[in-house]
Amino acid sequence: MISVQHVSKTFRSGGTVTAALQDVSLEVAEGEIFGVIGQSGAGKSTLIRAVNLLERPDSGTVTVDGDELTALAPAELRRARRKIGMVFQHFNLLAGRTVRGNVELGLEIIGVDGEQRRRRALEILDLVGLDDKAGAYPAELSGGQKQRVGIARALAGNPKVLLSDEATSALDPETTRSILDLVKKINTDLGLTVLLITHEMDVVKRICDSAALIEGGRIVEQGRIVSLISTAGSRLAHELFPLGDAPSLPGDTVIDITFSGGSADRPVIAQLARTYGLDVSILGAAIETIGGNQAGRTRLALPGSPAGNARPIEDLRSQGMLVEIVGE
Ligand SMILES: Nc1ncnc2c1ncn2[C@@H]1O[C@H](COP(=O)(O)OP(=O)(O)OP(=O)(O)O)[C@@H](O)[C@H]1O
Repeated sequence: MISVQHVSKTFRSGGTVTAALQDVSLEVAEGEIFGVIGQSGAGKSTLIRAVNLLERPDSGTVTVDGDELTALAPAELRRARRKIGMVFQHFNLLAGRTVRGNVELGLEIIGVDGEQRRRRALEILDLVGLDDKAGAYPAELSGGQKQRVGIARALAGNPKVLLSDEATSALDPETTRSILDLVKKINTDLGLTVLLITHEMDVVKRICDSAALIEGGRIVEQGRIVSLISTAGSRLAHELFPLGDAPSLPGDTVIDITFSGGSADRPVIAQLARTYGLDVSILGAAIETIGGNQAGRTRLALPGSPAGNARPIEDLRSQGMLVEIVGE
């Protein structure tokens, strides 16, 4: 649904040259929620703004729902952009317009008639749980309610794609969860494809099907979360299940076992201890529900060297678990 291919963008201001995006490629499948995570200055905003050409790349192509935006003339680009809704960190609502007026804005610009606009705005406000606030002004709303208006405004024109630029960064944790749940509901109910940027792993954990890690303007890793979890050395997987640095335990083998799907429910550690007569110590564990499934990472110390523990480690791997030796 969204294809970004070899996109680069360099800013020049004063004597400073910043390569904000360097040969970035991303594929977002129809109907998925794709999260781009990175630290401040990594290039997230530039990337999401490049997807609807608010920021035109210096090179590379951006295709959304079959339209290669980077190849379109201005009038065609305006039409193609109607398939893309966007929500912003600071909501960007017009203070002088009511909630309904804000939601109707995009429809007004493209010439939808008054009654139709009103009906559509009320329908969408109902969807985001704000039907009782249609006549209120932004100043009378909480942050979470303002973001619901932002989402309603983005959805009013029936887009196929929703871009979310740090939509929950200005909200407290509980409101963040409710907004993320709303984004998930919209994704499920309307089949909307969502591309979001965030600096918070919790956002990725809660709603994303796929994720990419961006650093210094480059994508260093991307994929479906379920695949990343079982990829040895995946940095995203490590950040999803943080266990910290592995301790050095002379005489022991320290392993991280990543569980996902069915293996999360099996008494793996007890079995290991029983089958091999091992005195297993649990050093840490991080368990999450990702995409509705339990997944996680457990750090264990097994007595003896890695060579001496080859059989139990192989046994775990043959059961479909990812086992990484992280210390000895
Ligand atoms: N209009 C601009 N002019 C000059 N430099 C810019 C411009 N926009 C972004 N940059 C620079 O490009 C780099 C990437 O910025 P960007 O805003 O995309 O990062 P980000 O990951 O979204 O960061 P944050 O999370 O802090 O918003 C930064 O070094 C930034 O200073």
